[in-house]
Amino acid sequence: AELRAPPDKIAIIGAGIGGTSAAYYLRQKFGKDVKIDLFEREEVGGRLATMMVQGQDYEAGGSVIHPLNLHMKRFVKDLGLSTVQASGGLLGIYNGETLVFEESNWFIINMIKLVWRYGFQSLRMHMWVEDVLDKFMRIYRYQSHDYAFSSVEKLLHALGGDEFLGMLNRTLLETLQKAGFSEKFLNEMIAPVMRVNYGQSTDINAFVGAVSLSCSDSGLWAVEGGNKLVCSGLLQASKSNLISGSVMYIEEKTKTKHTGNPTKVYEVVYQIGTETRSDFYDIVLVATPLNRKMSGITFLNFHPPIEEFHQYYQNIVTTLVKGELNTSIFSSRPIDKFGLSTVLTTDNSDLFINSIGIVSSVREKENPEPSTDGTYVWKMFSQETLTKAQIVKLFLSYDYAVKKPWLAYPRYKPPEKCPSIILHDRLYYLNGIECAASAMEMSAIAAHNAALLAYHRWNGHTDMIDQDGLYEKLKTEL
Ligand SMILES: Cc1cc2nc3c(=O)[nH]c(=O)nc-3n(C[C@H](O)[C@H](O)[C@H](O)COP(=O)(O)OP(=O)(O)OC[C@H]3O[C@@H](n4cnc5c(N)ncnc54)[C@H](O)[C@@H]3O)c2cc1C
Ligand SMILES: CC(C)=CCC/C(C)=C/CC/C(C)=C/CSC[C@H](N)C(=O)O
Repeated sequence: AELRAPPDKIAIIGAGIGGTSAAYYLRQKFGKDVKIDLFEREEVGGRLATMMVQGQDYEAGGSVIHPLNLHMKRFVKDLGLSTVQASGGLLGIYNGETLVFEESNWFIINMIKLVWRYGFQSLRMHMWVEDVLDKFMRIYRYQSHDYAFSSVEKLLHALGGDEFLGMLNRTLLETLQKAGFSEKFLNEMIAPVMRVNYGQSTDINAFVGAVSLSCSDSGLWAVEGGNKLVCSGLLQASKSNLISGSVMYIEEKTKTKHTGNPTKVYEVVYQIGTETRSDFYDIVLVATPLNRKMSGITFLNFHPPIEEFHQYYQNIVTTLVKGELNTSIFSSRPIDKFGLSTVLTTDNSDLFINSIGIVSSVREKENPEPSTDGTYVWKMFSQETLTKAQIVKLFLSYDYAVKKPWLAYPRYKPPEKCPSIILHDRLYYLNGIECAASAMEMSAIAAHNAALLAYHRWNGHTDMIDQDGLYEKLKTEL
């Protein structure tokens, strides 16, 4: 098909994994001449960030990546970064009174323990997740053939039809209950995984539930040096221009360009310190949740098809403590026989943490090493900021604690209606995909999709957008 002259300038708002991967894919599609400005008001990386404990950096936000997250894998390879295995170790589940499940060092013992307590439900759960992932993986094929979708719903429908899309409208609880899983298994095995990963209950939508359960697969990994290195790497590789400022307004205007023709452009008004500046762009991508507390962007002279406060984000606090855990809270066993490196919790309102686990610094290749005094660094997730009294309760002694509060991911409440990707003629929104599931890979998928969508709409390639029957159509193509 014939191509129109490429746009002069593109703006991306937000330099997290979504914004930086969008820069990378926009550069691939539109070529070397388009100027790409990437606005970031805080740090490059966004929700990928590290916190320092006694001279070592630890992941404070997005930390683990699934072995089948192909965009993240590709970025790491293309950028020449190295990977580390996400820390393993033994896991226990605490219900506020006792450990209802404890992993053993022996695979066979674990199998016997699981079958004894839950029958074959653990195996069936893995099969259910695998089935969802199988369909999910179709997106890579569609994107490698350059197909794009104009809504999150159309994208999910293309992966697995009505049934797959329907996962957004059902809770994980009702889906797994219908599939015959027992209350005991749901409370003791599934709920703790939802608490550690999304700080929520099994009332989240079934798709994000499956994404969360996929974190129990083996082979999870992270980027050596910190996951945020992917963002700075993509920014550099895409030859984009970072503007360290906060975008306040986006307004559509008509401008006479060098060709002499009046053209519709977006004026992006931003603040650097106390100074207000503005610039004009042919295409704008918003790569931050459009939520007043998280981005504060106002649209002038047009109303994007999106509610202003459409989605609440969950408060989660990451706390890192270097110290000696008070294992007697969880188990009557002597401290040197405790052996667990992660404790997840069941849904119990008396508990003030969602999870606690030993973590490796971003530089450690192998399992976490204790420091010379024998203590480890522990990571806790909680809904509220932990008080000193709560930390003292959890640790016999500690010498350092750091906390970071997040508006972490959407508060899931199916049925979910995802916000539009197309906010206006040439204005695109990436983070609507988080209403299906929030994860690094989801933002990268949204970024690739938005870059393809912007490219096809710019060139009038309507046949590459929202195609039906893609799975069947591509089955026979290499
Ligand atoms: C505690 C925690 C643990 C997590 N764990 C995992 C995990 O293990 N694995 C996983 O895959 N995912 C995990 N996630 C989710 C994952 O981190 C996010 O889904 C992903 O990082 C979102 O990336 P993003 O680029 O879409 O958004 P963000 O990272 O939020 O990026 C948006 C950027 O836009 C900037 N911005 C906002 N408004 C403006 C403005 N007006 N002007 C300029 N800049 C602006 C922000 O400062 C921010 O940097 C976790 C998240 C949290 C919080
Ligand atoms: C998108 C697909 C198919 C898979 C992504 C799976 C994945 C890695 C999801 C992450 C979910 C999430 C928000 C986890 C937060 S906590 C992570 C970890 N347990 C920690 O302790 O930091």
